[in-house]
Amino acid sequence: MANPSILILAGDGIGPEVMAEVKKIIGWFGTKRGIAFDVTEDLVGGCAYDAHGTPLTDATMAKAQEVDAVLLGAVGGPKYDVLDFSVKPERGLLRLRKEMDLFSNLRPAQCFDALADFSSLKKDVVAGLDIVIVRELTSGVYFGEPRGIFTEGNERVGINTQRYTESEIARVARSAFELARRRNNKVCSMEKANVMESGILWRQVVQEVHDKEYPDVELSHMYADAGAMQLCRWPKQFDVIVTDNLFGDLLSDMAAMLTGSLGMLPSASLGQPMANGRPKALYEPVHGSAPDIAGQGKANPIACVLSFAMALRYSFDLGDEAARVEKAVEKVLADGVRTADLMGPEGGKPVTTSQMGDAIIAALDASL
Ligand SMILES: NC(=O)C1=CN([C@@H]2O[C@H](COP(=O)(O)OP(=O)(O)OC[C@H]3O[C@@H](n4cnc5c(N)ncnc54)[C@H](O)[C@@H]3O)[C@@H](O)[C@H]2O)C=CC1
Ligand SMILES: CC(C)CC(=O)C(=O)O
Ligand SMILES: [Mg+2]
Repeated sequence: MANPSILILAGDGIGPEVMAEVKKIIGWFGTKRGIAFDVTEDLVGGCAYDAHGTPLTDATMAKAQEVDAVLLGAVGGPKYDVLDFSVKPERGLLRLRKEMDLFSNLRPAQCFDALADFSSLKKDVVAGLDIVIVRELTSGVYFGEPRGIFTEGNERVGINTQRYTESEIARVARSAFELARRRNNKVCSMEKANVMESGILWRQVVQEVHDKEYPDVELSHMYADAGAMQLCRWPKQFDVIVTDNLFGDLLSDMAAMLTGSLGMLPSASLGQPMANGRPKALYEPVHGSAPDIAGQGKANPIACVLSFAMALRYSFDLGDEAARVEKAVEKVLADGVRTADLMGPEGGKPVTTSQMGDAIIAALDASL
């Protein structure tokens, strides 16, 4: 039987730096666990634009559709800010998400014990935190039409459209309820039903799906602005949060800080089941290309490593191996290994991206 296939799209900025550490772990699984993957690599984002004049070629798109899982680093950077939006690096990622139909983006925010003291929130607020934000990923204001910058009279107007169909809301709601059943049976849905029609429909559909199909799950609704406040005030009141594309983007960056750093948050973007029964999937850290630290060996690779752990769990049915990677990360943090983002100004000497990867490999070795 063929090995499971992975397409690596490391992208721009710190993307290739954090992905290099995941490649070490993929190699480790081949040599130490006898679990081999067929890995191919390609370009996405600014590097694809530089090579091909587009942030994602049709050939790369086709490869992404064929593999068992895509691993992505990050896209974008100031060099590309001058480009028309149609060819911006971020557009390559949006195309992948849309054409692979990755409607359910799981963004777990877990505070490792060793980092509970480091968070900018009080220790008792974040210690033991383990929540998942389920972000709708293929619709909403990042995709709605009309969009663009137009001229009206003698001035320009920038337009984006928040648009959600009933079926788009229902399917992401189902994925949140299914996840809740595997966790603590509790979902909070966030929108702005007080000021947006799409929010009113969101609340109605989530409630309908709940009442018809998941009455056993505890469901609450919150306006997303109040939800942001509650997420900072007492995040442990939540378990699964389901929300739209834009609010999910903002709330998950915020949730990252509950865990200590944006460099800690992984994600899995899941679509419909493929022939092998596993969902079509792309795994990526929640963070971006971090141009301010790119090329300096400062990036924290843990978000990317934990995204690979999610791939082991969701795409390769290797839940025990995923837990092995997560425990290795837990161990290195408990041992005090820290990249710069996990240290305050008074902290000691941080490790480099590559040293953090090596420490995780050593912890994996120790797990055998
Ligand atoms: N999925 C993706 O590819 C995403 C791409 N972007 C793009 O990335 C570029 C930069 O965006 P920003 O707003 O600066 O967001 P960013 O997430 O790249 O960085 C925000 C801050 O967090 C820090 N940071 C991020 N990841 C880190 C890591 N692994 N280790 C240590 N520190 C880390 C950065 O140094 C920076 O100070 C933009 O072009 C943006 O569009 C932004 C978010 C997601
Ligand atoms: C397309 C990305 C640049 C948007 C983003 O920030 C994210 O998906 O987290
Ligand atoms: Mg974001």
